[in-house]
Amino acid sequence: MRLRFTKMQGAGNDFVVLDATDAPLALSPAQLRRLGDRRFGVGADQILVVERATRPGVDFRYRIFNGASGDEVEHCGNGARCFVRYVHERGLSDKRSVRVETVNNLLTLTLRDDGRVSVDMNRPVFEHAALPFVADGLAPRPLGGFERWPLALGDGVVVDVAVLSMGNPHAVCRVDDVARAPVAELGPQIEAHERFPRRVNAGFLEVVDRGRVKLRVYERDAGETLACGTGACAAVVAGIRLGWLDARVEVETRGGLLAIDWAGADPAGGWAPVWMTGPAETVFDGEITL
Ligand SMILES: N[C@H](CCC[C@H](N)C(=O)O)C(=O)O
Repeated sequence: MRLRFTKMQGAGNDFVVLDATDAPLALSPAQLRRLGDRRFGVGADQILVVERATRPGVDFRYRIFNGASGDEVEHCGNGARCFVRYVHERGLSDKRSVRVETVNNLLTLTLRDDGRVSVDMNRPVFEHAALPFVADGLAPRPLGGFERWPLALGDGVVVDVAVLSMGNPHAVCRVDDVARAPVAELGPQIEAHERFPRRVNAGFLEVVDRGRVKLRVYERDAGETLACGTGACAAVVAGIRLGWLDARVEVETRGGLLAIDWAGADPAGGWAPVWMTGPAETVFDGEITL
């Protein structure tokens, strides 16, 4: 199969983007892994597939596959920014704001005049079943009206994590110096911890001040990426609920800067949506034979 693709990146989180708006694309996990493979294929953290929407009032369907496993996942924030850049550059839409549906979410993606992209990432979900996270037998460590959960790792290490879903599962721990955090050692242990039956994205958060953080994320099925959009949202939401952060936070990732806004409780009830703003660039177009 000859396949045209576009390579894109958002804050260094990189993607192979495929246009399936004219005809459905049914790629096998092995073909998806080939696209994600940095030696035997194109190389990308995730593969994004653009499809026509399945319901009224929505412009496109947005499917995401982790490049290392070929498994489909629920959400990709950096990918969402690239998604709207892609549909604009390919003339699939002339709207500056598009609404896209994912397996479990509805997002609004907006091209800004300053060249960045803003995404309404929808509302965070704190119910443990949404991740899922199994807290049985754990005593939470409450802080600021939220809680952290002591996760027992190897060699007697216990890490306090805040857990929440942005459509995909996140566990966030605070560190003093993100550059020296043992992400390679602790990331895989948190990602695959038995209390996360569908595994989890592990965020390592350094609070610089109430409006600025540094973040590294060991992503589920991808390892450490240069940036994780849903991870940045999850880290800021956790930091706000734990009392460490204000409503607007600049997130420094190894691949670039993301701006996250979250008002917390929604006056109309429930939680407000999370807004993320950041870069989205096309790197090159190509063809590959799978
Ligand atoms: N590895 C993630 C999906 C990609 C998320 C990340 N690239 C983002 O920008 O949100 C997961 O398995 O949930």
